[in-house]
Amino acid sequence: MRYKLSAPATLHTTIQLPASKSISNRALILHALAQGCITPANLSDCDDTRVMIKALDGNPEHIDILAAGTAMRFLTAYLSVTPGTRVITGTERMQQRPIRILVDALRELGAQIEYAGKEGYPPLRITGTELAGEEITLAGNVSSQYISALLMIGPILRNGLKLNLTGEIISRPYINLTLQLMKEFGAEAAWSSESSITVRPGTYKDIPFTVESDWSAASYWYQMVALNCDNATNEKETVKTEVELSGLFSRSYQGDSRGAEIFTKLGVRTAHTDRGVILTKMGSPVARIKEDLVDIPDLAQTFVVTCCLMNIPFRFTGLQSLKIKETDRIQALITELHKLGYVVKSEEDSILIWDGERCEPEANPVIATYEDHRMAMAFAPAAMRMPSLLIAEPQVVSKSYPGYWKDLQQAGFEIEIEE
Ligand SMILES: O=C(O)C1=C[C@@H](OP(=O)(O)O)[C@@H](O)[C@H](O)C1
Ligand SMILES: C=C(OP(=O)(O)O)C(=O)O
Repeated sequence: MRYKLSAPATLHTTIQLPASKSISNRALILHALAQGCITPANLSDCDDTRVMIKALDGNPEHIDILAAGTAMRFLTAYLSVTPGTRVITGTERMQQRPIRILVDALRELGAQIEYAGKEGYPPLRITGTELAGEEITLAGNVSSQYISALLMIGPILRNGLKLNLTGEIISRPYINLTLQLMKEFGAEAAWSSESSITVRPGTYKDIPFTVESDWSAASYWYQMVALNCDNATNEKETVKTEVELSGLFSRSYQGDSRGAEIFTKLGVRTAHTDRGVILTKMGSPVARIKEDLVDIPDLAQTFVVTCCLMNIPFRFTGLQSLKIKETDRIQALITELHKLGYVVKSEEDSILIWDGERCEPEANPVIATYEDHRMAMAFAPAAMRMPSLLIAEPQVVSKSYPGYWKDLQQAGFEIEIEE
């Protein structure tokens, strides 16, 4: 199946964003470790959170987390300290996403984990046992999810846990998000140096907790505002581009809230209200842009697609984790942007560059999505500049934002289904 998209001339809408899957999945693990009775409120209804809820409910022996990286990594640590033997698996792609660094770290703490398929990758057979906390060293430059997974079980280890991280630490705001939520659930955990974290032994509290809206999902609305060529910019016009996103907070612990600051360079103003944010267009965008995205890898597709379509040459660094996400996002971006007439290049598997080079665009491009929700969501706003854009396998958005297409329709997009 594919969707043919036609964008509205002007955007003027209010969107209730989905809840953050990163916060939902942390809150569910912390709630389970607290043996809590107060279920976290406003949990995401996305696939990645549904699989987490299912895995934690009723003690299943076989757990399939589909494509959810957070669920795979967080549950691997959680099951290592939870009595019983279980097999945890996921999609074909999940079976290609590495997990050895986390498994080695847990084994060093005494965990009983076997590879049920290929060494170094899911599926895993895990027998829960009591782990003795101690000091361990692991790579911080592959996925922060390994670190978050270990941190969350830290307080229930006999002696707590000290993690020493080697290499350049990627996705650091996600580690800080974990530490913040752990503190809210009553744990004592903090950075003890630039590259080490100490977690004291203790117990988690059962607390009422409400999940915030998702700043990563917000980025596609920023993108639409940036790309919208609305002509109503003079004072006489009444309808100007304005998108209100509810449930977002300026002091969010979600690292992707930094997207708002980068979007000011692309001509989008953010006004904070007590309900969320209001996005409007402002000034002229920059002529070219350079950003290190190592803290916010999930926004790479958003910025790469936006800048090409706005004709803003770019150099985005810090993208070393993109190759092991839902797909190889470096390659996927290069291939799909080529269809639209943009020659994007990569360097050292961690940098994406566009110097303005163009190629002949395909007459009727169909954007392939590679089972990656963010390919679909980041390319859909391109319909604002490319009439009748086609997005293949649009249902992939359910991984983090099941209501995405409905929200686009609410904003005035027309969607034609082609089988
Ligand atoms: O901890 C989290 O919630 C996440 C961490 C990031 O992964 P990496 O740490 O693997 O970059 C991010 O890409 C993912 O979508 C969510
Ligand atoms: C990388 C992502 O998710 P995960 O690693 O949790 O599967 C994402 O949502 O962009």
